[in-house]
Amino acid sequence: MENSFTVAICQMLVVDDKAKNLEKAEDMILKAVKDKGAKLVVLPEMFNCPYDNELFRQYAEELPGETTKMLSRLAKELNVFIVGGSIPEKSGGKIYNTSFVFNDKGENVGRHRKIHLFDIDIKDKITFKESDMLGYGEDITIIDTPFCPIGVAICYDIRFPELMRLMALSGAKVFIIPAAFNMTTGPAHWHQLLKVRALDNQVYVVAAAPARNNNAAYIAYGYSSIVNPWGKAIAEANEKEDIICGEIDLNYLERVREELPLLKHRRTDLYNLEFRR
Ligand SMILES: NC(=O)CCC(=O)C(=O)O
Repeated sequence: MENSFTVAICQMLVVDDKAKNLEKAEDMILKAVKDKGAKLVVLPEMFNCPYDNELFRQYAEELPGETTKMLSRLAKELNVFIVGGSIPEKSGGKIYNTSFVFNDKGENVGRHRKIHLFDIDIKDKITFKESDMLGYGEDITIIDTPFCPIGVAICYDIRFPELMRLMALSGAKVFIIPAAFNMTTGPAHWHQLLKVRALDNQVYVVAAAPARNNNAAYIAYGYSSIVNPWGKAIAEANEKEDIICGEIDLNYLERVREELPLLKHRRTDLYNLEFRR
């Protein structure tokens, strides 16, 4: 296991044209690796498709599809791990919001289908009902990498502390969160959620958002961030397209856990959390 490695987030502008989104993703992944030395590259939620129920079916792919083939090829050519944000995945007649993970040989080593679907109705602000179009994921996703185990969850999933805690208790040291918060909940909750999940679980949180597209039906907030186990944002984008990088230092993570042993101090004689399957 390596004790420190560079992670990059490609905060790309997603447009209503799959080919252009794939071109942009490829270009940014290349830059993240060649210019910034990233060993693990992360893309945003729905990076090949506007975040729009009306478009998910049209953009959806069965596996292997053009998007996953591209991610696999790049991971192999560049010798890096890629967490491919998420895409609309077509499977068994349903569409899922799915993140595919590729290792440095281009092999698909993980898949997370969003577990908690984003069904909200904030009066006069934002209404969205993912469950009208998307199926529910059924698995908690922890992936072994040569760096450390990583937990993958998508956007709204981060609001559920039980899920995050189970990922930490299963050994995940880094939470990768492809996401697309919006202009109502983003300014209100995004930064706090990333920090509190990192603090609670004493992990790195790597949260990848798309750049803000003011022409889109759903306007994403942006502000991709990497937060360390002390709750400090070590890299943060603004609303514009950008590649941000941070060092995941597992020695530092262990130091935080030794000095402030939260995970050891849990009173599991009084309460417990368990996987149901
Ligand atoms: N794509 C999403 O899941 C959006 C989640 C979000 O904005 C939130 O407030 O939660």
